[in-house]
Order: sequence, then structure tokens, then C-alpha cells
Amino acid sequence: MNSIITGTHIVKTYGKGAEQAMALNGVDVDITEGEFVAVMGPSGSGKTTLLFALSGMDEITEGTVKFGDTELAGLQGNALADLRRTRMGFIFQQPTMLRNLNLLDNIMLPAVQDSKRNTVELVQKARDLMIQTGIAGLENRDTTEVSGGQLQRAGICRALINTPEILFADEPTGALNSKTAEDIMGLLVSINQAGTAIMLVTHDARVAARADRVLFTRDGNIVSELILPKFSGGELEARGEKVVARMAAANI
Ligand SMILES: Nc1ncnc2c1ncn2[C@@H]1O[C@H](COP(=O)(O)OP(=O)(O)OP(=O)(O)O)[C@@H](O)[C@H]1O
Repeated sequence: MNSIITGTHIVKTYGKGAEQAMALNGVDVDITEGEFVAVMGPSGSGKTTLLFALSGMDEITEGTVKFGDTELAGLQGNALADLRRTRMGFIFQQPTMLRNLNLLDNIMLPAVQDSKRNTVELVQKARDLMIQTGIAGLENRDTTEVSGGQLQRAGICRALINTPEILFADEPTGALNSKTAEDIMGLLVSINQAGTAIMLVTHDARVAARADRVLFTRDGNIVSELILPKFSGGELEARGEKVVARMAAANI
């Protein structure tokens, strides 16, 4: 399998002088096409910083990040933003939706600026995604008129509107009750099974247990990784126990 993202010796510091924080301390990481990678680690260990570095959301201090053969730091003008918008998808704990647009328009937003795209096809794609994620019928709702789980489903639709090659998810189930979180994870697994790579940051071993590989961070380094067989829906408890055991072994 080809690499989709390759990070080499990534260093990220915040601030200057005595205030300086070393968030990533020379991290090497590689994500292959279609892979599902989870990242776990204590608070402040660099998980979100790693997600921001690999997705080009934030500049790194040292090292390189490549998307396929393209080095992100070498992209000029709007090229990085365009690459992120068209080939990557993002899901956060709290989806940030525009309050003056309904759900359907919010979902289509990352695609409407492509003048080449046919609006009828785009609306159809958004509606198909809403069916796939179980929120058909809510197209005209205001973002304040839906539940947290429905809003997160809409966030997933928006992240998928441009058919990204990789989905970056930062604590996507962190604000949801456990039943809704399970449903959202089922959705992410099916998206991954359809071929989209996922990099997911989580504090929850049961969430990470769906991944093909779990990276464990501590003090800005990846200190351990656990490789799991592709998740097919069963043995979640046993997989979660493996993740927890590895966390303990890695002193996390
Ligand atoms: N914008 C910032 N300015 C200064 N320091 C920051 C900034 N963002 C993160 N840091 C610091 O970088 C380190 C790594 O933070 P990061 O958010 O990546 O950790 P995390 O593992 O995602 O934590 P959490 O689980 O709490 O979200 C921490 O010490 C944090 O305080």
C-alpha cells in the first residue's frame, strides 16, 4: 500500500524562550492509503498538535510532512488550503457550522466554491450522505434545531462532501452519549471500509479499538504502537482490553 501521509522528524514548539513548549519532539509517522490510525495519550502529550501537523492545519517547526509525494510546506498561495479542502476531511468534537445556513447548505459548503461542480449533482451527493449517515429529512433544519449526534452526523457529511482520501477526526465522540458515540463510530468504520483513511484522536480505548493501528503519545513522542487486525464488527471488548493493556505497558 502507498503512503498517504508521511511525517518525518516533526518538531513543533509553541512560544519562545522560557515560555517555550515542545509539543512534538521529532516524530516520525506514516499513514497508508485506507488505513485507520487512532492516537491516544495523556492530555498535553501532543495528539492534537500531531493531527494539525499532518493535515497542514498548522506549520511545523522542523521536519517534513508529505501528502503522497507533495511536501505541504512547499505549497504556495491557496494550494495548501485547496488540498486540505478537496482531499482531506475534518471532524471535531463540536462541529462548527454556520448558523445562518441550514444543514444541507452547511454540508455543501466545502464544495460550493468549486465552480466546475454541478449544483444538482452536489445537492444529490449531500442528500445521499445524509441518507447514509441517518439524517435524511433534516435538510432544512437550522443547526440549532438538531441533537448533538445529528449535528455530528452533519459534520461527517460535510467532511465527506469532496470525497476525501483521509478523514482527520479529533475526539469526534467526546461530546456525545455512549449510545450515540457507538453509532458515530459505526459510521466511521463503514466510511473506512469504503476506502477512506482515518486518523482519529481519542481518550477512549473503546473508540481506538476500531482502528488498524493505535499510536500512543507521551511528552511529544510516539512511544508505542499497537497493530490490530482490520475491525469487522466483532470482538470490540477484547480489542479494547488490548488497547488498555498497551496503554498501561507504555505508562500512559
Ligand atoms: N496554541 C498553543 N500555544 C501554546 N502551547 C500550546 C498550544 N497548543 C498546544 N500547546 C501545548 O502543546 C502541548 C501539546 O498539546 P496538544 O493539544 O497537542 O495535546 P493533546 O495530547 O491533544 O491534549 P488533550 O488530550 O488535552 O487535547 C501541551 O503542552 C500544550 O499545552
